[in-house]
Amino acid sequence: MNQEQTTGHPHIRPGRSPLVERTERATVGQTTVEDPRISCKNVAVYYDAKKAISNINLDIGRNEVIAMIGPSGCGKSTFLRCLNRMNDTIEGCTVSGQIFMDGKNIYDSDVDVVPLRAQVGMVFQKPNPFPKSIYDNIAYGARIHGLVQNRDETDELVVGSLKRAGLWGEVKDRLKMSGTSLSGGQQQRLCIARAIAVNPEVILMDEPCSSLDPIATAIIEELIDELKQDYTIVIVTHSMQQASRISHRTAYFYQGDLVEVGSTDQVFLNPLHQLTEDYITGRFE
Ligand SMILES: Nc1ncnc2c1ncn2[C@@H]1O[C@H](COP(=O)(O)OP(=O)(O)OP(=O)(O)O)[C@@H](O)[C@H]1O
Repeated sequence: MNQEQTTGHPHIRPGRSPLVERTERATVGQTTVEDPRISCKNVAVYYDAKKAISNINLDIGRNEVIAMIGPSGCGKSTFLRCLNRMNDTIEGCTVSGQIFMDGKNIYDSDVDVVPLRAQVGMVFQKPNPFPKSIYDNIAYGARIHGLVQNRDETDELVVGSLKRAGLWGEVKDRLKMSGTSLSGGQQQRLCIARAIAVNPEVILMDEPCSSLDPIATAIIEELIDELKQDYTIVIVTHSMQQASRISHRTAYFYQGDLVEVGSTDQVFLNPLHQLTEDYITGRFE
């Protein structure tokens, strides 16, 4: 008996009941959540005439850690950059659809991207501290956003953000040293502290551990576990082990489609879609 006969759909594994009527490559699984922090409706991105992602419908919950996985070039980073309009900075890039945060479409023409990018902070693959002191790496954004009025308030914010990012103990005696003098793992925590300092609601992380050793990676993963109490975290990772260690839900992208999303346990242990199973069992890259 072939799969089509047992499931009515060529890509749904036999014995799994599809949750909705699907056409090929429509997303399967749990795309909606109650009271979402972010709600994406029909999001598509083109680089000039080339489609990078399309038809992405996905809710992201409050205090949720959601992992984006999938083979290279499938559109994970492109999707991530939609969430704080970083794609706006790429020439030739066009985004369509709607992304609601707390009921407001962030693509509405009256949205100011400067506060949006503080509200939705981003941590990149390669740590990118400013070539400034450790102190100023944190203080800079807070001053620009008018979050601190005087030196005492700035000191308090710098100390609090470094503590929150688990870096205070290691840098408290060298706040005047350049952020770039820290180790890679420390630099990445400095970048997380910098994002936290401007009061985000959401933190986007694009492969934040890919340049780090296993010990620095474990420290960042512990940090993510603590930060989820206060923030929504969307993380792109190439490591399925990392996704399964840290995330509540996992979204699997393939060739620009969001193929499947569900609880991380379900996606890894009981994938609904054949393409997801092929990926997590290593049948293709
Ligand atoms: N700035 C850009 N200009 C043109 N095309 C781009 C740009 N950025 C990404 N793309 C294309 O969009 C598609 C999705 O790329 P994206 O970087 O989002 O994938 P990804 O899943 O994050 O890949 P990786 O895991 O390798 O980082 C790819 O075909 C890529 O070549």
